Amino acid sequence: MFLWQPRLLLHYRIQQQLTCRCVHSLASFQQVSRLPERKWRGVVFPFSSLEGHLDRSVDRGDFQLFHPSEEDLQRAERLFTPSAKHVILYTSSAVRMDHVPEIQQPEVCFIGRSNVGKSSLIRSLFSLAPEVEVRVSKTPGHTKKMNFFRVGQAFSLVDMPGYGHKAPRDFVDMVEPYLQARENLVRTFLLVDGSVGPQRADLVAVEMCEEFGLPYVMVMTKIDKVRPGILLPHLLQVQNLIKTQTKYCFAQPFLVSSTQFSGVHLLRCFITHVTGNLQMDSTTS
Ligand SMILES: Nc1nc2c(ncn2[C@@H]2O[C@H](COP(=O)(O)OP(=O)(O)OP(=O)(O)O)[C@@H](O)[C@H]2O)c(=O)[nH]1
Ligand SMILES: [Mg+2]
Repeated sequence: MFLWQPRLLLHYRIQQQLTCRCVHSLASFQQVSRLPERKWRGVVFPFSSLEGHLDRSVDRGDFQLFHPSEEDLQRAERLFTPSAKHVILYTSSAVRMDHVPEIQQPEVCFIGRSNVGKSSLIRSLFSLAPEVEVRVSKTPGHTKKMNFFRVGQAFSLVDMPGYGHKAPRDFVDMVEPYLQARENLVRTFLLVDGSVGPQRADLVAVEMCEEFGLPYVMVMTKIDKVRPGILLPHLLQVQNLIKTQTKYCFAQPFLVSSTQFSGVHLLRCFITHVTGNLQMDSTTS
């Protein structure tokens, strides 16, 4: 027994290291808000870091329509923090509409080209619940099913297979029927890769959302990968697209980096708001 104890301890430590997914220091708004003001504003409101590079003629209003207070951001953080009474978990996967779970709560879903960063963004949204497993991969076409997650009794969230790479059939067969028929779907998040800007397949997705009359939001991902000089023209392209070709898209494009947590706290707060879980102080939408 005596001989085994150190080995057991070692085994236990190795197991712990394998199972423990540590929470990133920037994952929590509470932690981020302790940073110097300029730094935390840059993480929470990524547009603030770009603003200085913008031409004076560009209207900044559209980029800051949803501008929650610190209290709102803290409220949203509580919703994304699990507890014994508020469980956050993966519930099920579906490949057909008759397999999707019946849920009364509001639902949000994430769509976009394969590899744009949908699963990574969902993983970072759920980073305060590290036991929730969201699989990501650098190989496009990784997510093959509609994956459902539940956030307590508040709302559910769906990670979708991507379009544009090897998986057009999956998208047509499962995602389009879902988007058309899902009654509790309150907002669709259409992700566009910020490092390359909107592509042909993204324009097709915009047309589809318009045709279905879906309330949706455009989110630019991977903003850590490019300099402001590259990101800004892509952002302006998206803003122009929203202004000139959409009726159902929210006027403000969101900016996120799942690796640096930029824009993730703001998006948590927006999701909290659109699912009816935020009594707002000073926000508009
Ligand atoms: N630098 C950087 N890389 C990112 C970011 N988000 C995702 N990635 C990388 O992009 C690749 C694809 O990420 P996923 O989250 O699996 O993309 P997806 O949209 O879910 O892809 P499919 O499931 O194939 O449709 C992975 O290698 C990620 O690490 C980001 O914000 N910054
Ligand atoms: Mg995925």
